[in-house]
Amino acid sequence: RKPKINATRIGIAPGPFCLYLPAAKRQFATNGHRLVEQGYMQLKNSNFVVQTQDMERLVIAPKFLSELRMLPESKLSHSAALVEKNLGFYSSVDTILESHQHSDVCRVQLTQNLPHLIPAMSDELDFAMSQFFDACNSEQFTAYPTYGCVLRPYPPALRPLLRPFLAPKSRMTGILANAQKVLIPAIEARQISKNTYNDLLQFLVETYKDGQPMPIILKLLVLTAAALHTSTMAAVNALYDICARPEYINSLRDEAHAALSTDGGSWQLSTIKQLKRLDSFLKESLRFTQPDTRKLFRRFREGEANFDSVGFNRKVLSSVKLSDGVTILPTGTFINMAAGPMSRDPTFYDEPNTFNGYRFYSPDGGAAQPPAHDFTGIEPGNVAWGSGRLTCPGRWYASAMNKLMVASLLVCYDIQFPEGQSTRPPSIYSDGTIMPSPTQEILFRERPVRAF
Ligand code: HEM
Repeated sequence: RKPKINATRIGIAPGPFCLYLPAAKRQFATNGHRLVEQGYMQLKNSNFVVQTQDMERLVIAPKFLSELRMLPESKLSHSAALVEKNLGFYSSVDTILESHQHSDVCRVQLTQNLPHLIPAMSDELDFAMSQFFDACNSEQFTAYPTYGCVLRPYPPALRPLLRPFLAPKSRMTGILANAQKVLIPAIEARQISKNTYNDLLQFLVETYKDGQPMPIILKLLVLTAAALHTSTMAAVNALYDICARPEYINSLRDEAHAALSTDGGSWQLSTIKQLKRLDSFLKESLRFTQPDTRKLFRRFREGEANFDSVGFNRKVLSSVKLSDGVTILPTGTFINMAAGPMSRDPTFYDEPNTFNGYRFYSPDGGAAQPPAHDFTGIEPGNVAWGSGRLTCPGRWYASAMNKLMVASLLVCYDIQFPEGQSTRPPSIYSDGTIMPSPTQEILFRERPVRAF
């Protein structure tokens, strides 16, 4: 049964017998980000309700974040919200309800192994760049598409009926069968082998005691969904921001050269840690476009990846009374924070509508800088990585990977938008989500190889 939520509604109400539900959903589909913005501006210190495409959501006022972020999973559940949101039963995302293994291997093994992983990631990146940019030369710029994506084609009510008829590649069973074909032999080999590998599959095999391959495969797929699209979108946005603000390029490139010089020209974790300006630039870029996993797990099912104007997705599993003494969040309520509007609120950031790539950079080398000001840090107003107990456990890996990628591109290539373009392409807004343009091209020109 739908919980009764007592808060101001923004946008069309579903009305008696849900007569206006389709209209409310349509409104959110086309104008969701504006509704969230409107609710936040009008009622910043109060909660408000919006009808999204899938469910009614209570958007919580920022003043309550500190008391909600540390509540246990038994009261406010991120996993339950994701599973319900993403039809976990069909998509197998419900694997995340079994344990926190998927999260723990990121927080512990993946992060601890970063010093060993970076050189391998750098080799992989060199190989990928040589393949992808094969036509690129030092004489002239060559255009490459920055990003591509597929849109989800079927309405929710029809999905169970259509599932058996969808093209095999888009069927979960087909995807799982392919994954099994590739991964079962790899998992079995690793279970008996004495060799250890430094990768997520190995971390999952080592920490999963039961030994059955299927739960490991599902968790690896969930992690792939959580990791790839968030990081890709953050990198695409950063590249757009760099091309739109070429005045940052030399300073970011000089920083990368200086860091590489101290490490003999090869990328190590220590090299990446020196990229303080890039750290700030990536954080500012993320502030301007707030991603979150609410939709990302859908990619696991159907192929969509977006950024959202709301974040901190939780399902209330046991009713919560807020500190104002009157507001009760009933069991079953889906709650969110207004991530996008919060990130541009002058309460949290000076001149929030100005892009300041070095907003979080402290020239004294960062000694005086609070850790919250790092790319992976969580300062008030920032829910881009989530908040509290379930803050993204892959953020140190994501940070290292994106810095490696952006810095390597700047070292190896001159980059710019196509001739005549000086601003970012408009993002795409749909169903409260924000996606960087999937069609924008960027021009690349090889830079002379530098000796370190
Ligand atoms: C720029 C890149 C990324 C962004 C912006 C991002 C953002 C987020 C956000 C907002 C959440 C929800 C946290 C909450 O609501 O408190 C989350 C959860 C999660 N992220 Fe990330 N993420 C990124 C990259 C990654 C990567 C690279 C990995 C894995 C290698 C990863 C693994 C996860 C997992 C496993 C969860 C679920 C945690 C749980 O439910 O316990 N993420 N991420």
